[in-house]
Amino acid sequence: MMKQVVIATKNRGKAKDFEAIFKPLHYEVVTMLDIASDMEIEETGTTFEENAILKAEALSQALGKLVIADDSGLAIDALGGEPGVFSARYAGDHDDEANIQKVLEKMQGIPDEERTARFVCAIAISGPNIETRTFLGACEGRILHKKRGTNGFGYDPIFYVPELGRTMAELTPEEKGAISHRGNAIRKLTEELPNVLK
Ligand SMILES: O=P(O)(O)OP(=O)(O)OP(=O)(O)OC[C@H]1O[C@@H](n2cnc3c(O)ncnc32)[C@H](O)[C@@H]1O
Ligand SMILES: [Mg+2]
Repeated sequence: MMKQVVIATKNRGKAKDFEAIFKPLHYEVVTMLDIASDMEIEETGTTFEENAILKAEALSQALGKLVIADDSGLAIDALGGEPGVFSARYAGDHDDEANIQKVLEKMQGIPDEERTARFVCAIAISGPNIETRTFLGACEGRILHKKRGTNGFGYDPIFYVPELGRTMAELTPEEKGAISHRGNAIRKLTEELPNVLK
């Protein structure tokens, strides 16, 4: 039987990202879309870490199992770090297209060299017999003036990765995982896993 990793997310795009990262490690990814789809976890924290902990602990307590959660978002320098922890609902609904349009409108007239931004991801791990821990990952890039690419989710089509000369939405899931905020946070977690689980 394949080992499973439970992720406290209902975001299909994130679930795919996690699959690309965990498949090579021989884990099957299970999310709240598969189990606990009726469970709502309020994200009342003011930081990515706080929200990741809320999600991981709520699902872990409900299932009595080890759970990983991800709270993440886009921080744009020219917008004072917005949309930040409000990334999912920046334009009101949980609507990727509307969120992108809001960012592009707010950034009209801002020159390329001032369009720096980063994706940030806090991963929390919680379980019946461990102390909850968090791991942070980031990925630096620039906000384009219009969308490029169709892979990924969220703000990926307007997030340009200078080192690769492509947007996040022009990367395969594996390429994204190798450089993304999510991949970087997960790599920190897996390095620490022996200490987390002891
Ligand atoms: O809370 P869960 O159920 O995990 O799903 P969510 O979409 O609400 O997730 P968050 O609360 O962490 O909000 C993260 C938002 O930040 C954006 N985001 C995070 N990671 C991203 C990525 O890798 N690519 C593009 N956008 C991303 C995207 O808009 C997400 O909806
Ligand atoms: Mg959320």
